[in-house]
Amino acid sequence: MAIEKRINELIDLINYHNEKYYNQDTPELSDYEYDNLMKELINLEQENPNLKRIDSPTSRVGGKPLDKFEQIIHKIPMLSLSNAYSDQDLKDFDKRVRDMVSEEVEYVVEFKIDGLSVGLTYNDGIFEKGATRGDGVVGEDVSQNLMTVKSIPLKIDEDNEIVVRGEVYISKQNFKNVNENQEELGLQLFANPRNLAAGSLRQLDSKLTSKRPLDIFVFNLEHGENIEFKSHSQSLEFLKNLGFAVSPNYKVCNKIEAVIDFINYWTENREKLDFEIDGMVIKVNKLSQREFMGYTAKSPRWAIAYKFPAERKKTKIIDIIVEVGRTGNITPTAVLEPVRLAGTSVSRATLHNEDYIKEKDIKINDTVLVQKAGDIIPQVIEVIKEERSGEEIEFEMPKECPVCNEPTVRLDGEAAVKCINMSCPAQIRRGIIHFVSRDAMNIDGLGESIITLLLNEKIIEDIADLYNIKKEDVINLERMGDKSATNLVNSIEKSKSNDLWRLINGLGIKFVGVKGAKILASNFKDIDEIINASNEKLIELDEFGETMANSVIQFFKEEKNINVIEKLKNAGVNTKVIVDENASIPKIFEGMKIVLTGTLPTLKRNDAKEMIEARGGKATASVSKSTTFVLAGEEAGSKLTKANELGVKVVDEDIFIKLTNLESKEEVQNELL
Ligand SMILES: NC(=O)c1ccc[n+]([C@@H]2O[C@H](COP(=O)([O-])OP(=O)(O)OC[C@H]3O[C@@H](n4cnc5c(N)ncnc54)[C@H](O)[C@@H]3O)[C@@H](O)[C@H]2O)c1
Ligand SMILES: [Zn+2]
Repeated sequence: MAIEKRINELIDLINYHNEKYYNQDTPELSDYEYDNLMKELINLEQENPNLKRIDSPTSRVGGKPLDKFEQIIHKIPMLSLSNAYSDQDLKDFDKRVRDMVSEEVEYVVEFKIDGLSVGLTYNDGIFEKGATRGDGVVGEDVSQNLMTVKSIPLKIDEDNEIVVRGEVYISKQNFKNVNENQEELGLQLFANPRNLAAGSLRQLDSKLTSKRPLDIFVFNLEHGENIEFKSHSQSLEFLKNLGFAVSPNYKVCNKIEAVIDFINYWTENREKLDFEIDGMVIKVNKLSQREFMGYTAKSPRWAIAYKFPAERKKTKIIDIIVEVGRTGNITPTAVLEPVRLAGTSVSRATLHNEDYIKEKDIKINDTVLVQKAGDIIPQVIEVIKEERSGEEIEFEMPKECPVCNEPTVRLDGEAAVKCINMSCPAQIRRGIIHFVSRDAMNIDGLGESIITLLLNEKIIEDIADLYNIKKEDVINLERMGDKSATNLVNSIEKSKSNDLWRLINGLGIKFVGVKGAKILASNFKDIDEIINASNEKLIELDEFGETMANSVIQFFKEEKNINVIEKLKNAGVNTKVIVDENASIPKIFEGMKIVLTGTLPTLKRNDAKEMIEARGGKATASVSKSTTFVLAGEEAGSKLTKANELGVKVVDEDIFIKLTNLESKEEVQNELL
């Protein structure tokens, strides 16, 4: 019983940290601590196989692909790697390999580049698409963004289909430049190069990505139609010749001792590289041996990642300060007597939240052990209690927001103390950026820099003030001409008649994204009904849990939030459902799997996808026997070929639109015959 409870708890913890790490790009644990949780879970599951849950994170890779991107099913699953932390771990790996293949083994040792994993597909020598790893099976389509990465060749001299895997990263120098620029603009700094690379690549606007100097190192040929090699190192040379930036300085070693020497060399010298590595990857070189060894659900058996140990040092906490983040979370930070760690001077360390401070019993003036795990902001590991002098001061989280002085709250089940005042200047800027974004009110011409100007000039103070902006207010702002001022005012005006879900999403209620907003809109029809909804009613909604319901209730409890909504109403912003997508559209594509491919004459890809989903269908990424039909436009490529091979029905845009106007599933099926 106790074991089962611990297993469940570990799963919750790991899922929580996965979300932070993969989706929000704001990790709270060092990799070492995270991996320890994972190790504990793996051990418990091995000892108690009957208790292993099917949804255990030990058999899954990475995070969930985000809905905001089109999804791509990987031709070759993009797996993870198992970890080694010591020479002994490496020797154990070596023994496993040799026992299994029972012949001579050669290893390739490569840098473990600390960035974001992507798969790139080329057809007929042209870059066709690129995806993030996602959950290993389904990734996010970030092709447009990848095209802005200069070290990715858009054309190669190879006609066969090839898929390569690599790591998108940002160099240390470029990371420094971007952060300097952020600082000048008064914007939030990025915690580390990995976060910056991940955040930049997963932007909806590829113009933004193009402004971030991303690079790639390619480290594997995942698939090559009609191309065969004997060894991994041969395939790397092949990729180099095609013009790919192959991960440099890799070495072929025969003995595990040579592997360890090479790793030790780079443990000492990695600071000299202009990019971050968080370890070294050891791979069996011979491809036939790889094939023989195979994979676990999560990683290949023929490779292992050696992670560099985190450097730790002793220092003193001079003070504890708090900062208000983007979502109102108030984060405590330790101000340290500066120490040198992993090549940089460290004078701050995150304390995460109230519980962390309590758990570790951290006080001002304490002597502590700090660690910088290469890829993460410095952390306080533990207090050295023997060195306490009696001058330590207990720290308490502020009862009021340090920026706006409104009372802070700590919601049930959450670790963060936060400011939930919608008019808090620290959050307002971020809130407005979210409000105007494409999936919310979709107001063109209001970039981050203009929003900052509008706030600085006191033209606006909250989201509702946007609707009072007149052309003469903005025409003289920096980088604003007559034309863009007119466009801006028009686009604000246009947004007044947006459907209700856009407004709800725009309010930025925690845990309520596009999907949650649509559920609220179609069930309540009017913002006033949502404001008055009871907790019970909210929890009853499909796909609404306690956390979401609580968050909605908390949000509308705030008088300031209600006032902003009143202001929006008075400005003429629509607060009622216009098209109740769920109710009025018959579910004529229910249970159907529909594949989109090529460029359609008038419909945008996303629109077509929405039309399919609104009718109960599923837009899927790849053609198989269970595909109902393929909607194909120009340059449809390999999916069209596959559909023809499998005898799957193919329709063009005209027929598709005709289908969408039918009344029942039977009519659709007849039409498809
Ligand atoms: N701190 C946290 O809260 C937290 C949360 C989740 C995951 N993590 C960290 O992430 C790790 C799991 O993430 P993961 O699944 O990405 O595994 P991983 O980072 O341990 O290793 C796999 C990744 O290494 C990359 N890589 C870089 N260079 C490579 C090379 N030369 N060859 C092959 N692969 C190379 C690949 O992109 C691959 O996806 C955990 O071990 C943990 O350390 C941390
Ligand atoms: Zn505040």
